[in-house]
Amino acid sequence: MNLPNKIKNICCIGAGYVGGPTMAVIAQKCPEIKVTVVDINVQRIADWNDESLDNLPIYEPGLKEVVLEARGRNLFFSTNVDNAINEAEMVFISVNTPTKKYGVGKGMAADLKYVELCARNIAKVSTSDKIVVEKSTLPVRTAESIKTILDAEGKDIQFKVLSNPEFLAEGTAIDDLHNGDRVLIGGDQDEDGLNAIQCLIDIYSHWLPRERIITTNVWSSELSKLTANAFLAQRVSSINAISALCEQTGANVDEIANAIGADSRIGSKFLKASVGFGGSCFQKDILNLVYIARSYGLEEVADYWEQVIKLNDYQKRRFAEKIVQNLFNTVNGKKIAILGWAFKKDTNDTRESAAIYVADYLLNEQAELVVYDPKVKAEQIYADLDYLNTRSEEQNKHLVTVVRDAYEAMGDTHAVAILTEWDEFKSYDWEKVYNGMKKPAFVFDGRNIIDKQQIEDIGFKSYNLGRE
Ligand SMILES: NC(=O)c1ccc[n+]([C@@H]2O[C@H](COP(=O)([O-])OP(=O)(O)OC[C@H]3O[C@@H](n4cnc5c(N)ncnc54)[C@H](O)[C@@H]3O)[C@@H](O)[C@H]2O)c1
Ligand SMILES: O=c1ccn([C@@H]2O[C@H](COP(=O)(O)OP(=O)(O)O[C@H]3O[C@H](CO)[C@@H](O)[C@H](O)[C@H]3O)[C@@H](O)[C@H]2O)c(=O)[nH]1
Repeated sequence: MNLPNKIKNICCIGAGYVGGPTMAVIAQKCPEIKVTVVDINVQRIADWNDESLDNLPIYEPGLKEVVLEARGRNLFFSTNVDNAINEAEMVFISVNTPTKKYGVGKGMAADLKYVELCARNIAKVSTSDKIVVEKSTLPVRTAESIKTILDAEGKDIQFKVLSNPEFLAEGTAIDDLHNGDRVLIGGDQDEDGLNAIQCLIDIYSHWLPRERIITTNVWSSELSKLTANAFLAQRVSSINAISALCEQTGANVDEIANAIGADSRIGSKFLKASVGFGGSCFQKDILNLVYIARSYGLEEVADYWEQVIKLNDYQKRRFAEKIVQNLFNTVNGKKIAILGWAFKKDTNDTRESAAIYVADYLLNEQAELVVYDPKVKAEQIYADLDYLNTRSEEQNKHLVTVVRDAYEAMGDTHAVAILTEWDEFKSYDWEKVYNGMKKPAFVFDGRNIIDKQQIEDIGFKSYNLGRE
């Protein structure tokens, strides 16, 4: 392959939750490399370029500061996709890979149309050799298809495909990127492959110790990403399963998490019982893993991992049912405050958030909802509900109010449901909230963040996950 010793120009296709922060950090840490992030979404690029850093399309602690440092110096956001690809020696594909909504594999397989379009575009516009990096989460063996598409133009240029899955979690993306447990690079083990791997190692070595950069063959790297998410989600479903048993037996799930997490073989992280995991990754990636296993005829393997999703659906439904049961088996016409709409704290992302499903359940029971989230916009909340197609847009508008003040949300309600673990919820004046609510006043804590004793002393009736 004909590439300079050191990469000088990077293009990233996809300016989303991964492409934006990841490239901002690469640009910050490698000031001698020009990094251009491109997207077909004109508004998204305009938002990345907005003078006011408060209008960035993604809310992520610490992101503003990184963008401020690098943007305009060696970090650029552009809609000129073809130009940025052609200028670069290394092209990251960081586009969305959602669950397929049509045809074969509907509801299970990853939809690779955006990735394929990128590969075709790279093949079409390139006039020099390039390293193409899979940053998106992809089914194992996708690199084979990408390589076939890249080579099909029959030009006299070479492409090398690497797999470099991203492990950042939203809400902690910048910290994860600055100080990640590991970076994974998969590539061919031939001379060109090893050289390409080295080019990417050189980039990450600007700030990460070499021992944290793991290299493997391409297929291990692709499959490691799906496996990591499956293991993480499995832990959440495991503790959520135990939370249901705790409620029947007098055990306390937080005490159990603490007790089992102290065993270093188990570890203390990812044992927080919740209303259910959300986010754009866990469900999509496990469904994809299940689909892949079934496509190889591995039914038992597929069933095993599918159970993680089923348990998560059960947990969301169980939480919503508890609300209705506790409110004397009817929420018809009752006003309920929803605190938190994002799928976790410190992000404005609502994809697959448990809040959407709990809200939908309560709306089916004819409740009236008042929603407050510190970072999610009202349009997004309505769009999430409308997307489910359970009722008309007019009905959603009629039954759901979105407010910018938490006390306003909770005023005159029968119950408060906490669905995201935003820190600010812990410091509210719960006595004041209680005084403004209908009685009996209920708190349903889907994140176990409020001190149960404290609010019961105020007079609330409360339901927590995983305890009597
Ligand atoms: N969100 C996360 O926390 C996270 C973490 C690790 C890995 N991932 C994976 O990274 C990938 C991207 O996820 P995301 O959350 O950033 O998605 P996203 O939807 O936020 O961003 C993807 C972007 O790609 C753009 N795009 C799509 N097709 C394009 C094309 N042909 N040309 C140019 N731009 C195009 C879209 O307009 C969009 O802005 C997915 O495979 C996901 O599974 C996500
Ligand atoms: O103990 C826990 C931990 C998490 N969650 C929930 O699980 C979901 C996912 O949380 P988290 O994994 O922190 O956020 P994501 O941004 O979805 O990150 C996951 O998905 C990314 C996309 O693939 C990966 O890169 C990350 O490594 C992986 O953690 C959220 O709803 C959390 O509230 C719990 O309920 N209990």
